[in-house]
Amino acid sequence: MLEVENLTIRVGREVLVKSLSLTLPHNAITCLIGPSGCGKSSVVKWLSGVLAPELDVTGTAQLGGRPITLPCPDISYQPQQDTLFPWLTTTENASLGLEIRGTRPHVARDRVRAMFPAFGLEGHEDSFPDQLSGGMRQRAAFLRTIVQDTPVLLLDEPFSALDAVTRLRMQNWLVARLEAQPRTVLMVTHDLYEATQLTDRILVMAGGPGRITADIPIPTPRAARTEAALAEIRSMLRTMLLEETP
Ligand SMILES: Nc1ncnc2c1ncn2[C@@H]1O[C@H](COP(=O)(O)OP(=O)(O)OP(=O)(O)O)[C@@H](O)[C@H]1O
Repeated sequence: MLEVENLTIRVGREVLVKSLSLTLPHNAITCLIGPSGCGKSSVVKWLSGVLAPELDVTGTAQLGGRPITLPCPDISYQPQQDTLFPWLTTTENASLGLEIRGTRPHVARDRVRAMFPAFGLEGHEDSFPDQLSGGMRQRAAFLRTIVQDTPVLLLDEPFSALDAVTRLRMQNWLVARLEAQPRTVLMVTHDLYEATQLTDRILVMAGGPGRITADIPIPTPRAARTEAALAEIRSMLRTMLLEETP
C-alpha cells in the first residue's frame, strides 16, 4: 500500500496542490481524474521523484507502512510525454529502465524484445523513435515502465495516443498482467470510459488549488462492466467534472 500524507506543492506564493492525502491499496488500479491543470501530473511526478526543483513541496509518502525517500526504487513511472531518447533504438529505449536498475543490457534487451509482439512493436526492434508512430512510441514507453516489475506503477495518461482498438488491447494486457502479478497502480486519465472500465477506484481532483473532491470505488467486477452497469457512475462523474472545469 502506498500512502501520501498532506502533500502541498507551491511555486513561489501560488499553491498548486494543497494538503492532499491518498491511500493506494496493493493489487488495485486507482485513477486520478480532473480538469486540465488541477495538479494530477504534479502529484505523480512528485511520487516518482521528478518534480521540477523550483517547486516547493511538503508532505510524506509511505510504502508498506514505511516512510520512503523519493525517488524510490520500488516505484516506476510513465510520464505523459513518451520521453524516448531519439538516439536509441526502440529496443534500447524499452530496456533502459531495466538497465538502469542493474539488469545486464543483453538480458534486458532480450526480455523486452520478447514482449514486442504483445505491444505491436514487432519488426521495429531497431527503429529509432522518429521512425515510429505516436501510438508506437507510447507503447514503447509503456513497455519500458511495466517491464521493470516494481511494486508500484505510476502511469500518466499511458494510452492517450492509442487508437480505440489498441487502447483496449493494452488495457486488457495491463489487467491480465496485474492479475498474474498484483501491484499498486496509480493512473492519470482524462477518459471517463477508461476510468470506469479499467480501474478499481476513481479519485476526482479539482483545481485552484489541487485537491481530491471525491473518492469513488467501482465495485462492479470487470467482467460485468457493461455500458448499462456503468451508466449511472459515468453520468455522475461527467456532472462532477463539468462542475469542476471552469
Ligand atoms: N515547474 C512549474 N512551474 C510553475 N508552475 C508549474 C510547474 N509545473 C506545473 N505547474 C503548474 O501546476 C499546475 C498543475 O499542473 P499539472 O501538470 O500537474 O496539471 P494536470 O492536472 O496534470 O494537467 P493536464 O491534465 O493538462 O496534464 C498548472 O497550473 C501548471 O501550470
